[in-house]
Amino acid sequence: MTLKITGALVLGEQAGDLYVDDSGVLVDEVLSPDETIDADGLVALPGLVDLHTHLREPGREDAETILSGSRAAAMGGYAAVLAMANTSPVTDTAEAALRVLDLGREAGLVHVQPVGAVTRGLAGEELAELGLMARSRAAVRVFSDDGRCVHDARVMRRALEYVKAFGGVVSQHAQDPTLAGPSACCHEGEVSGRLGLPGWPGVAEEVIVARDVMLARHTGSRVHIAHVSTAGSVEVLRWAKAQGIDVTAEVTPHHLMLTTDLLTGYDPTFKVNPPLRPDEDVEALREALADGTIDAVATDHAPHARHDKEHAFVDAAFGMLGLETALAVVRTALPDLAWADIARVMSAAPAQIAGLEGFGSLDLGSTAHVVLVEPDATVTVDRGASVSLSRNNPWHGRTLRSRVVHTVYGGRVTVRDGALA
Ligand SMILES: NC(=O)N[C@@H](CC(=O)O)C(=O)O
Ligand SMILES: [Zn+2]
Ligand SMILES: [Zn+2]
Repeated sequence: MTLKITGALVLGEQAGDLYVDDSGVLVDEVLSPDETIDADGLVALPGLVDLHTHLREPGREDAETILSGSRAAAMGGYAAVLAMANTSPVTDTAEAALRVLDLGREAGLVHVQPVGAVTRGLAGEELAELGLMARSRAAVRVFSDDGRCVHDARVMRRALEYVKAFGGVVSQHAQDPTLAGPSACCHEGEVSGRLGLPGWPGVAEEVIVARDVMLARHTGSRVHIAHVSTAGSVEVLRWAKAQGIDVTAEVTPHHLMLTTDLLTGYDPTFKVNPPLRPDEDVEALREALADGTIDAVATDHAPHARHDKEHAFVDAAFGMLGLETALAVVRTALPDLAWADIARVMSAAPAQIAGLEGFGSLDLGSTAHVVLVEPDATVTVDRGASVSLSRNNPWHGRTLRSRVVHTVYGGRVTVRDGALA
């Protein structure tokens, strides 16, 4: 099956044609293509790569499955997602990682790359089978106890030393559990005080970011900070990068746009970890993404079933959907960010951080993972239209700029005219 994409603005720059040969590779010409996509006026970017997705399978297939999450990813323009390890059972063995990989292949809509747990059962004590996961066919490179912080500094140090041997990285959910109490459910500040909700302060994140960049320096290893949410974390990252410390960081679309005042309606849709922060933090995160202090956008797509989310605010589950809306949120939050920069933060940089080869580029000879975007479309989000199994969509009713029109994964069209192919 060969493909020609005509007239796309490649990386938002000049209009050109893209050709895919029958092995799914971008080539300079195909004489009589089997399919032609008219991409006049559309921007072509390399298929997006999400460093941080919760697919819930195994264990919570009522909230999402690898198939339904892959559908949401394709609709969002993604070609690869890293599936977080906080499933049930946890992805803490090579067998568990291989199951996720193979279910992703069966779904066939995006590459599903398993993230391995740092510690057995995410308990924060003994290291999981990091080496076996890395050497398995799943070739796990990113390890995370996400949902929980690797809070024991000694365990974090050992994990960093261990992953260095095979070029792995530890992705840290930075949240000091002694500063963010067990009942903390939002940002600690003026709004939480007014609403009478127990909060956690930005410094609970910042102390872990600061500790972990020092551990990365000490071990000479590589650390990645998941879902950075505060201006203080940005300052630490800026300093650490200036020192040459091997640290990377991601920000979620929601932390680039939504603020803690949304909690005044006590709607648990807006309950997420880390919590929505004040304007000053959002502003600092936008700047940090634009200037490269934050390397990547990652969705932290966190689907939850109704019966886990529809509770009083303090009792509801943390997390919000993100895959289908990520690109439009980034475009809306940072309207001046060039498409080439969007391609960097949503595709090339995450592929590089995750060690995923064959993603993040539209160069000739690359595997054809392409997303075609209508750059100035305005779309009002309807949570009922989502292909995710969950409905905890914080963007419902909002109008966002730009729209994913077609997604091509490995030369195959997975989304055509805004619908699953
Ligand atoms: N982000 C969230 O609020 N929730 C995530 C866990 C996490 O990313 O920490 C989840 O698994 O639901
Ligand atoms: Zn997390
Ligand atoms: Zn997460």
